[in-house]
Amino acid sequence: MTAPSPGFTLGPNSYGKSGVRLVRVDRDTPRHTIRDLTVHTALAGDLDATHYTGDNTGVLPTDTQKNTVYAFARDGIGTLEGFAERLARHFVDTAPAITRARVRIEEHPWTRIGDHSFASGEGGERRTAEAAYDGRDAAITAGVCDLLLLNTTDSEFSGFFADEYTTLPETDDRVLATAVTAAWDYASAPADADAAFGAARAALLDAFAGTYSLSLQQTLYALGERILKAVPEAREVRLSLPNRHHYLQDLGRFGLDNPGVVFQAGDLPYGLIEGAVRREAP
Ligand SMILES: O=c1[nH]c(=O)c2[nH]c(=O)[nH]c2[nH]1
Repeated sequence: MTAPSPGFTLGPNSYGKSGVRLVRVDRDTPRHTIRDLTVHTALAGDLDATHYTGDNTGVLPTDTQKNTVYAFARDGIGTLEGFAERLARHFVDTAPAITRARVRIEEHPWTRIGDHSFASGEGGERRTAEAAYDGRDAAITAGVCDLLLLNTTDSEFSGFFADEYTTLPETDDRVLATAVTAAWDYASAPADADAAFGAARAALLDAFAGTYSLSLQQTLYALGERILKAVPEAREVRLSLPNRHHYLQDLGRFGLDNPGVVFQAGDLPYGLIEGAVRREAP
């Protein structure tokens, strides 16, 4: 199908339902469990017609995509990665015009406070998973977002390039805080996705706590490398680390010293350190 006007053409496109909020209660025993997910779907394929002429023959409505998420949850969710993959495969394998599907999920944590009672861990860390399926291969990514970490010491930042606009003092002891977003691609599916996730998360925490940091960039590399070492199936880790600056307050104005005790937690702007760590081909 050609574009209505010569000289123009449709570029890359996808469509889906973002922010499908799904809560599933398992009430098979008196001790209930809940899963609280936000699911995002994105489909692509032979969709020129709807863009050029509004012929929707190939369009699986985003409303149907949302309904499918709820219907698939009826029989259980299982691992986040598995749920994302089941949905992605379904969209491509059943809708004739759809050739690629990407399903991204975040899980919102709840802490048990009783057999059927839970307290929200909202506002902090979420586990994430993504499946991208093209009718042949399913690429699976696992991760975390907004995992808040802080070291009160063992962090320096000095020796940086300075020009006429540089005012930042060098420091040999600072608070290092960040909200980790990390995603790792699997070259092959781990036998137990939950165990692999647990190993990756533990390695990440261990690396953050155990690395004497000369820059957040160095910490980023250490986190990525430790995840790859802990999870043999992981091929690449992408990390996004906002530098949650903590500014030492000058208490001299009040006749007080401040030996690294009182800080202002910074907001905006913040440094954003991003990068990927890859396993090299043997
Ligand atoms: O770890 C850091 N990396 C930087 O690139 C940077 N830049 C900055 O102002 N503070 C920091 N800290």
